Amino acid sequence: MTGAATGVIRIGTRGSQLATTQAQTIADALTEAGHPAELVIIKTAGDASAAPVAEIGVGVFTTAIRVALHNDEIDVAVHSYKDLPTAPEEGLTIAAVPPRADPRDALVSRDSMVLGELPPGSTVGTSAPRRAAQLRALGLGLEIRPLRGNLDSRLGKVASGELDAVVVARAGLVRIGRTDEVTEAFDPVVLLPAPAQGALAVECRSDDAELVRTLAALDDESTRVAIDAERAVLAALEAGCTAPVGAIAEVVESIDDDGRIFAELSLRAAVAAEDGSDVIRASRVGPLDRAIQLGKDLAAELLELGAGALVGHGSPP
Ligand SMILES: NCc1[nH]cc(CCC(=O)O)c1CC(=O)O
Repeated sequence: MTGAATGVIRIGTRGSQLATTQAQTIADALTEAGHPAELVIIKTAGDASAAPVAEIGVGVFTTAIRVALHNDEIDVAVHSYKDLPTAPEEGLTIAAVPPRADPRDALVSRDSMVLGELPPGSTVGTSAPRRAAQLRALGLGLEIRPLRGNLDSRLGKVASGELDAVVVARAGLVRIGRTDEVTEAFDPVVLLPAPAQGALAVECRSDDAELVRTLAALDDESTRVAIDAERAVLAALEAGCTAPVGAIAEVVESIDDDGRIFAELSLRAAVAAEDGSDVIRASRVGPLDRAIQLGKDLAAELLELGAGALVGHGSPP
């Protein structure tokens, strides 16, 4: 199943500090469980280009890693789950979804100003259409500027004074040990995170049955059902990871008519017009074993409310 002669599990990852840190946590967990593992760095199209992700396309961070997995150059791929296209990849299985980190978006600003303290005209860097659209919709008169590159260079634009603030995934800052630079973590009511933000996907070849079983030990059921629901919204809207779609699901405790406590899945989603002129929101709660259906139902509700026009389907008849 593994690195042929040596028996060491080869884990493929991008070379950024964020990606290697994430992959190393999986390598450590496997090694600790008696399955020695090592990292193999793979260069992806997303690393080679500084163009906005919306221009270079879906899968820029993940395609090259999946090719290496298909070609048996690596045994396991560790992806930021939100970077994966929603379509399943034939021959590959997401064998584990480890416990999720904080899914919220975070503001890093000069002089530690929170969003509401940034004066109109302040420049805020983000390239995610979802973040740009939701920030514009707040009507604060902020100037949204494009932003790409690794986390370090993004944060550097605030430190150098080039931008007043940037918005990035809080989980990324936590993973690279720079949580203390977060000025504000956005409540999802203000800024709904990307589907699967803060979660990892641990993938291997479907026919590698022994490895599928080994990796399953790293799976977190609550995270998996939440991600299933969030990504079902995205898939049903036929929108990709660069679409102005936010979604977050959480396992919550509810009480039935007999006073019995049980777990349910709470799902919220939003679709925003890129210019911030409109945000359509909806939410619902449902059983854990119907996570994907919950996401589909919520997407149907969003489409009924007019979301199609905002994700580029044109207006309904
Ligand atoms: N699109 C790039 C990307 N993919 C995953 C993360 C952060 C970690 C995560 O969300 O799991 C980031 C950076 C960011 O959005 O700021």
